[in-house]
Amino acid sequence: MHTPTFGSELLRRSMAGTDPARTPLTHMSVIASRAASFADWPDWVPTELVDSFRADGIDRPWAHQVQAAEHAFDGKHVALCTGTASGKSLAYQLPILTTLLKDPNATALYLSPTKALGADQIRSVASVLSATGDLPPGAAPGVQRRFTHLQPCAYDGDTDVELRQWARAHSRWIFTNPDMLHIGILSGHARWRHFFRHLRYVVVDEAHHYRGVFGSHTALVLRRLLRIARSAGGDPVVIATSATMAGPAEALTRLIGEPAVAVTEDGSPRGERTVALWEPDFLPAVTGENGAPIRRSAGAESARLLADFVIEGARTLCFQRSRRGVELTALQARNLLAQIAPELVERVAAYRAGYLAVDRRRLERAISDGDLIGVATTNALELGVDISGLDAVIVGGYPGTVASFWQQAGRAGRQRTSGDSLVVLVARDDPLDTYLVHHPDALLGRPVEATVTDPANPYILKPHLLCAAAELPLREAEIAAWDATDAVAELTAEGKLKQRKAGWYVAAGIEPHADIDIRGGIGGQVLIVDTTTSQLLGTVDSGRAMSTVHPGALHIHQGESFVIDELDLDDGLALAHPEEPDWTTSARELTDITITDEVARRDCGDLTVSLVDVDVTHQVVGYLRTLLSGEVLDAVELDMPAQTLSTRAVMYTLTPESLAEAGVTIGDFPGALHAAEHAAIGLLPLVASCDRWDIGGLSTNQHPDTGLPTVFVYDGYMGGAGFADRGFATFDTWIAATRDAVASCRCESGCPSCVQSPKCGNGNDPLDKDGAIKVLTLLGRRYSKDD
Ligand SMILES: Nc1ncnc2c1ncn2[C@@H]1O[C@H](COP(=O)(O)OP(=O)(O)OP(=O)(O)O)[C@@H](O)[C@H]1O
Repeated sequence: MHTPTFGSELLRRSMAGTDPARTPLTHMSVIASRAASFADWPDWVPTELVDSFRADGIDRPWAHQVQAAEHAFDGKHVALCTGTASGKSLAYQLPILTTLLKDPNATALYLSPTKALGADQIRSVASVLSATGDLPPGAAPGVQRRFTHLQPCAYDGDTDVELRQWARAHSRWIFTNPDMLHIGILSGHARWRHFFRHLRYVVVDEAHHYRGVFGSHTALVLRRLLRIARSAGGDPVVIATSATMAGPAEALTRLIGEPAVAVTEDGSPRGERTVALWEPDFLPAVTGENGAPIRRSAGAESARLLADFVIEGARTLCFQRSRRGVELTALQARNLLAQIAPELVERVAAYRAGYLAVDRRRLERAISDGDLIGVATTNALELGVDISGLDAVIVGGYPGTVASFWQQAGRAGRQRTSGDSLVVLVARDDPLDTYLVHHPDALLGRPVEATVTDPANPYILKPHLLCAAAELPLREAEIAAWDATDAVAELTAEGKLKQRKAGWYVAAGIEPHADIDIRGGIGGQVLIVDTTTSQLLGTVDSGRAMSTVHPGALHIHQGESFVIDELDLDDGLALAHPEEPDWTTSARELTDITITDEVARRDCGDLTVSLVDVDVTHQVVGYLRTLLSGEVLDAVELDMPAQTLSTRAVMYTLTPESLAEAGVTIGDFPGALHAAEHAAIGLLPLVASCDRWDIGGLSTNQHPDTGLPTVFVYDGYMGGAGFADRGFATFDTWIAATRDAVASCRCESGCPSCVQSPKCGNGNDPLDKDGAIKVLTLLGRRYSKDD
C-alpha cells in the first residue's frame, strides 16, 4: 500500500499490535474515485416532471439514466446494470411517469424480489410526485394535485382486500412481486383487463435475484405476463435493473424470452473504496471432524472488527449470513466494547427482517442519523434501502455470489460528498471463501456470475403450461416459442391438457396456480409446523425434506431456532418445537447414481467430461451436530427411506493409468477423487450462481456405468436447475479454481476450508488432499489445452 487511504488507515489502526507473521489480511486494494458524467433531461420529459425531480434534489440526470430511459421510451426492452446507488430508479421513473402523464390510460407494473424493496420504491416515487417544486406557497402536502391520478400502489401479500379492489380499479402503477403476480394477478387476469390493455412498462428490479429454480419460475411468470398483456391489446416494454449482473442484455433475454439491450456505463460519482480480504487464523487447540484444524469463526472475527471500527468512529454495517449470526455478532461486539469503551455499547445494534416494521424504520433512521455507529445485519439491508453516510462494510462470509458481495459492499460510501469507504470480506471456513481471499482477482477483477435459469426444465415448465392454458388457450406458435412441444404432448397424454380448435385448454377440475410455489422449488412441498403454537414456519421441497428437516434437524425461521421432532413424508409435515441449542446440524447422505442419458461430451485423450441425465438415489443415514465453534459434538444415526431424483450432472472420468501417471497410487484413488469432488462442489458457485446446498456429488473408483474412476456433480432439483450445465460449459475455469483453492489452503491434510464437506455421507473419510491436487492439476492441464 503506497498512499494511505481512508480505508487503509482504518484497517491499520484496527490491526495495530497483530503479529505480522500471522496477519489475517490476505489482500488490500483501492478502487479509485470517479467523477459524475451528466446528461440533459430528455426533451420528451414534461417540464412539470423535471421540476419535481429538481425539487426532490436531482438537478441533472446522469448519462446512464438518460440512456436507459431513452431505450425504454423508444420501445426497447432494456437492462440497466450500473453500481449500487447509481440512481437506477430514476432511469425507469422517467419513461414511466412521462408516459403515465401523457397517456391518461397508460399503466405500469413494478416487480421486486422482496416486499421491503417494493415499499421503498413506492416511497421514492411518492417523494418525486410530492416534491412541491415551484408550486405556490401553501399548496397541499402529499402528492401534488397534477399527479394524483397516477396512484402508485402496492399489491402484495400485505395488501388488504379493500385496498386490492381499489388498486385494481384505480392504480396506474402497481408495485408487486413475482409470487403475487402469479397467484393473485395472472390467475384472475380478466379482472385486470383494462390494466393489461394499457400496460406500457414492466420493471424487473434487482434482476440478478432471478436465478436457479426461483429464476426459472419467474421467467415463466414473465412470459405468461407478456402473453396476457398482448392478448389484451397492451405491448409492454421491460426495464430490468441490477447493480451486478453478467451479460445484462442476454440475462434479460433469458428471463423474458425476447431480445433486449443493455446500458452498463456508470455515470454516477463514487468515492474511493478500499477493499480488504481477511482470513481468520486457525484456532489453537480446537479440532473438528477427523481431527482437522478449524479457523476462528467469521462471525467472531467480524464482531472484533466491528468493535474496532466503532471505536475509531467509523459508521459500519456488518453483514452476516444468518439471523442468529447477526444477533451473536452484535452481542459479541457489544461485549468487547463493554470492556474497552463502555460508552459505545448502546451505539451498536442488530438489524434483521424478523423485527417489526416500526423497529426496522427506527433502526434505519438511527443508522442514517449516526445515533448507531455499528450495525450487524442480514442481507435485509443489502437491497435498495437508501442509507447514506456509511464508512465501512464488513462482509462476514462470502455471501454466495459476486453480485451480492458488491451489493453489500455498495452500502458504504453512499455519501455524495466524499464517499470514501472500506470493505472487508472475512472468510468463513469453506473452500470457496478460502479461494477468494487468496485469489482477489476472482472476486475483484471478475465480472459477476451469469444468472443461471432453466425455464425448459419440464418439472418447472409443465405446471406453468397448465397455468398458461388456464389463463388463455395455448396456441401452436406459443408452444414452439416456449420450446414446449414435448411437454405439451406429455400433458395432453396425461389428460391434463385438451386440444380444441382454438388451442390447448386445461382439463376440467384442474386448478394449477395453487400447485406452484415459485420460491419453494420443484415438486410437492413439506410444511414445517411449530407444534407449540400451530404456526406454519415455512415449506421445503419434498425432495430435500429428508436432508433438511429430518428428525433432530435444527431449523432457523426468522432468526428463531426450532428442532424438528418428526418428519411425516406421507402427510407432507415436519413437526418442530422452539429450542435454542448451541449446535447446528448437517445431514449425512449416501448416494448412488445411474446414468440415463448423455447430453454432451468432450473427450480429451483418455479423460472425458460429460453432461449427463442421471437418477440419483439418496438416503439420509444420520446427521452431525456441530458446535458454533466448529467443533463436532456427535454423530447421530437415522433410518430414513431412500429417494430417487432424476436430474442433470456434470461428470468426468479418468483412467487408472492417467491417475498413476499424475502420481496418485492406486490405494489413494478413493480419497483423491472424494476430496476433489468435495472441493469442486464448494467451488461450483463461482461459475454457476448457486449455493453448495443446491448441488450434490459422488465419486467412485469404478462406476458401473463407465467402468472407470468417475466423479459426478449434480443439480439437487428434479429435472435440474442449470448448475451442472454451467459446470460443463465452464469446466476449465471451475476445475482450475478448485485446484487453486485446495492448493492454497494452509492446512496440512484437509480441512473445511478446502476438501471437507459439511454434508458428506461418509463422514469425510477417506479424503486425500494431496491426491485431490494431483487429480485437479491433471484435469486442469488437459482441459485448459483443449478449451
Ligand atoms: N442524477 C442524480 N443526481 C443526484 N442524485 C441522484 C441522481 N439520481 C439519483 N440520485 C440519488 O441517488 C440515490 C440512490 O438512488 P437509487 O436508490 O435509485 O439508486 P439505485 O441505483 O437503485 O441503488 P441500489 O442499487 O442500491 O438499489 C438516491 O438518494 C437518489 O435520490
